[in-house]
Amino acid sequence: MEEEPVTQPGQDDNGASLQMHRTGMFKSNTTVLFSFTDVGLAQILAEVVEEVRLSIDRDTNGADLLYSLLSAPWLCSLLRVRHIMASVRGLAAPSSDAQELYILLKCPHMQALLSAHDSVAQRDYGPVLPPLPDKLPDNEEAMRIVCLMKNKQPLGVTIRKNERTGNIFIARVIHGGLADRSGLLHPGDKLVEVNGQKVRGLQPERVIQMLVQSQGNILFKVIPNSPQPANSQPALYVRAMVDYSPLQDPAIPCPDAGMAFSKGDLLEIVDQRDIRWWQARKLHSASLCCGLIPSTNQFRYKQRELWWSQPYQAHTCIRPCMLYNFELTSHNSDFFSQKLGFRHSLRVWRRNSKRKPSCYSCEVSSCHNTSATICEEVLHYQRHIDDPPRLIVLIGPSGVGVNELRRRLIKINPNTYQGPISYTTRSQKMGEKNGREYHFVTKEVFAYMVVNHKFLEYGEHNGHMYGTSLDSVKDVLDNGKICVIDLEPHCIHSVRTKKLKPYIIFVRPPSPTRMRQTRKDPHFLDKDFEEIEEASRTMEAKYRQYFDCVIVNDDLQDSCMDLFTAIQHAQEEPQWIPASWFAPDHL
Ligand SMILES: Nc1ncnc2c1ncn2[C@@H]1O[C@H](COP(=O)(O)OP(=O)(O)OP(=O)(O)O)[C@@H](O)[C@H]1O
Repeated sequence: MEEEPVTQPGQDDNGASLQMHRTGMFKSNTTVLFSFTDVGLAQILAEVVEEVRLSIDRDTNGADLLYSLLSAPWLCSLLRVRHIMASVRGLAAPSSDAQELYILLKCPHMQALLSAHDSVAQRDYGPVLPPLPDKLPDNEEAMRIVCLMKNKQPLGVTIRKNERTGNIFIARVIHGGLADRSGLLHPGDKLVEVNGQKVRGLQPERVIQMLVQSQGNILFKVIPNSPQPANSQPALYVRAMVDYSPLQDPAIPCPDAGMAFSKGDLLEIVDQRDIRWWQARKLHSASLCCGLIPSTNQFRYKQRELWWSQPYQAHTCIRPCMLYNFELTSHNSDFFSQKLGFRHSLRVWRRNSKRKPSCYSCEVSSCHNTSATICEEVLHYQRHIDDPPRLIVLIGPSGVGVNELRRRLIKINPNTYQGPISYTTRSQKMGEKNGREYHFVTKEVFAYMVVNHKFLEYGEHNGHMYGTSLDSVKDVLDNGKICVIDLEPHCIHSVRTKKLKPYIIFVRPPSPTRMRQTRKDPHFLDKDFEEIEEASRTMEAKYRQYFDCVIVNDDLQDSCMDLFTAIQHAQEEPQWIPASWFAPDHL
């Protein structure tokens, strides 16, 4: 369609001029507006509106429609913005601010934002509420009517009843839920009606039922609570140390609002304002909505309750670890000399000797009762290139192949990976060199090291003591190599330090059937595979919160590759590690 020329007002008689303006605008706003120079657009628009108003007074056909269109605030705003933009563009030497503004407004994301704003602003939102009565009684409480459109997401409010007055209140608004995102319902708001039905005196369960059963829009009438202080605490990131199921927790105020989690899950705690129930969401979860979890206070309280409800048991910080007293055969003797860590040999011995355990050793680490904490604060850590490599710890049930994997890894790249040199009280054999196969020490020196907590793990074997010392591990790390050790899981605490920053890999067996097919070692008995699977399950159930990675040792080549990738990942990619490892006073 052709654009009509626009005449400046005042050139002709008033009526003719306005007529031309109107025609021009309806044909193409943009072109017309860019051609204005002297006269403000707002003034023209005002004149147009006035003209149309006069037409209405004269009962002109269609004029009322035109009037409402031209008086629309959005049109006025739009025209004003365009006018400004046109004048900015038309300036001979615009200021740098004007140029910057022009560039900003031309950005696609800014235009998209303005366009989104316009589409939202043009929409009508229902329901249309009745006008407020002119005279409100002085004692009338301000009432808020909130309409929420139910969708598949949880509404995200819990309610409580004042037993004395029968009033129903919103107890908490769950972060990320429908109510939270509406911004219209707040903790402490008094609920007066739900979908037109009065709720005072009803049981909270009944109100919840009404909410659950309602379809489409839910209309709340609430008396708003005084404004609540905003949640100013930053989010806290934690690793769950226990399994939790709200459905099995009789103390939770609303099981449906609870969030189940398992040991090892990474959680973002979004709200800690309630000292008993925190609001959290799982990291990497698709759901935005938080759930209630017990706070550390609440959890400790539950622990105490549980402790009192249980029959008395003597508690000790030393957890026995089963070591076995065997006769040394030549096969096993060789085994020790392979420097593969003493954990390995003890287990193979058990399988070979078929003897009952007859002695035990103790964990060296401090008394650390993990069951007393619900979670551990974690921070995102990216190892700096100059930081020592993280210690790699392999954990797995006896026979799963931990040592095989470790041995292969070191053999493939001895310049990068190394195991620590263990200490022993046995005598040095021909061809062995002190500090190469083992550090050979006297029983007295060994005992001194035990008393002074020098060992991460130690034990007795065939009358001789063997131990992996912290210093041997540090030696490897200080040489810039990646230290790879295997460890009994109950010794994990002895390596979880700021200095070592261990990355713990659990080696899980494949199914017993697969083990039968892949394990050619004649020492394996058929029942071993079931035992390994069972031991793996028990180990995982107890310690999985400490595992950074799990590798299933099915095909040996693939597992080696997985191990290699996991170690690279540990050293190079950002990881969640305990916040205590950042504390300056920690080891
Ligand atoms: N993926 C695999 N496929 C086939 N054989 C394997 C595999 N992994 C390990 N093996 C073999 O299984 C046997 C036991 O492995 P390994 O000694 O490494 O077990 P371990 O977990 O260290 O347990 P232990 O401490 O009791 O020795 C070895 O003969 C090893 O070669």
